[in-house]
Amino acid sequence: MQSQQIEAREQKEITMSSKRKAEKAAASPSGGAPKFKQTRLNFGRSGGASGSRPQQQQEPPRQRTKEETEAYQPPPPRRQLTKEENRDVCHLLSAMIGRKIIPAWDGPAEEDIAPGTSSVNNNTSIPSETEHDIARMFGYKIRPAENKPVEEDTTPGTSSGSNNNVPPASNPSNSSTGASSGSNNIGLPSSASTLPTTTKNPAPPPKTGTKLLRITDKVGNLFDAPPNTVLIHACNCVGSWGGGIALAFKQQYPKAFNHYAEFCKQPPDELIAGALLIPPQGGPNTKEGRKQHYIGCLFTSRRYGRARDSPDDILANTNPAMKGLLQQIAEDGGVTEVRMCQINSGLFGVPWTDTKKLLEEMKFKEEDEEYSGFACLGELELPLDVVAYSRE
Ligand SMILES: Nc1ncnc2c1ncn2[C@@H]1O[C@H](COP(=O)(O)OP(=O)(O)OC[C@H]2O[C@H](OP(=O)(O)O)[C@H](O)[C@@H]2O)[C@@H](O)[C@H]1O
Repeated sequence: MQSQQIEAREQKEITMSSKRKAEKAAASPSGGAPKFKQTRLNFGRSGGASGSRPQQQQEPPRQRTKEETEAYQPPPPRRQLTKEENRDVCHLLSAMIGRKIIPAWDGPAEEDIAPGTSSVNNNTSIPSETEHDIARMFGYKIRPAENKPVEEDTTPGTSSGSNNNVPPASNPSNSSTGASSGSNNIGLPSSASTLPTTTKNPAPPPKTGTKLLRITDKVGNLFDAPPNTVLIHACNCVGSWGGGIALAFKQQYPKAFNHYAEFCKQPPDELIAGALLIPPQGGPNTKEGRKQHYIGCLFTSRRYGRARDSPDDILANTNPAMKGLLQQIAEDGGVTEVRMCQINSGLFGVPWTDTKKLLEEMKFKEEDEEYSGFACLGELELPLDVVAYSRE
């Protein structure tokens, strides 16, 4: 009897305890569910509208524990494509759509993208809206292809006496910079132009003896140039744009100067007779960025001032430096015009007539074929027109 009473009391306590638990659970906001229950992901469907499923009460987001916060590693930042990868993508897309394309983030893209707006590309068919759409989808734009015949030199095989004195060209790949391409309305070649699938009438490479430059003198301000013009000047190899036109470059293109100064951390003996093509720098809201000028640096003297190289050495360095720069221009594919100051003629003390003669007599030689850029220059109408500015 006593044991029956005890049993009955225990039973009552169990029932009461379950009831209390149930009441407590009902009062809690989560309805008594386990603390970390899996919640259904809401993809924006509203159960109310379709009436198929009642909306579930949303659980407030769980706070991270201290340990979890400490252990949290943010995802690594997205890597930018390298110049080579970028070029590969260009090649791939070019092959897909059968047109030359270049990255679209520099230059007056809209003008170039709009079909039928190319003023110089009258001889080639105009890319269709769909082709532009495909290029645009991947963040690229179609570069108008222009295949002009190569102008033949009247005296093939000859090269100037001064050219024979110059040392072999320094490896221009040393001085290559990051890629960025703008529009190319005069048909300067891009790397994509080497794709056989994309070039309809590939021009032959320039013949040995073909002159590379045709120079016209002009009085005026070098810096008043349209976007995607390359402005060329002579530089020392110690990272100083301290006087003459170089100082004006430093003031107007401070980011380009930083690029040059960084590049000059290499020993002068490695830089001399080479070149550096600096693509347009600065954001669209900066003076420098709005100009969209390329800067072409020719390393014609190791040092400056009294320690500068002799006039003969400066002249001897100018030829390979210019060839190296032309190669970089050809490889980049975004340059539309080539302008220079009367290089070497001021603080470097070399008469302009001497430098001009040397540059005009510079020819495509057999050994230049090792430069991939000169193969690209084969698509150009050679010699390339260059305007040399002297002060107003
Ligand atoms: N706004 C403008 N528009 C158009 N033409 C302009 C002009 N301003 C000047 N010119 C003309 O441009 C020619 C070149 O004369 P520059 O003396 O400048 O250059 P350069 O090639 O002989 O010498 C290079 C070293 O000069 C610097 O000097 P530092 O670092 O101080 O040593 C560098 O860094 C190098 O090292 C002369 O015909 C000037 O009349």
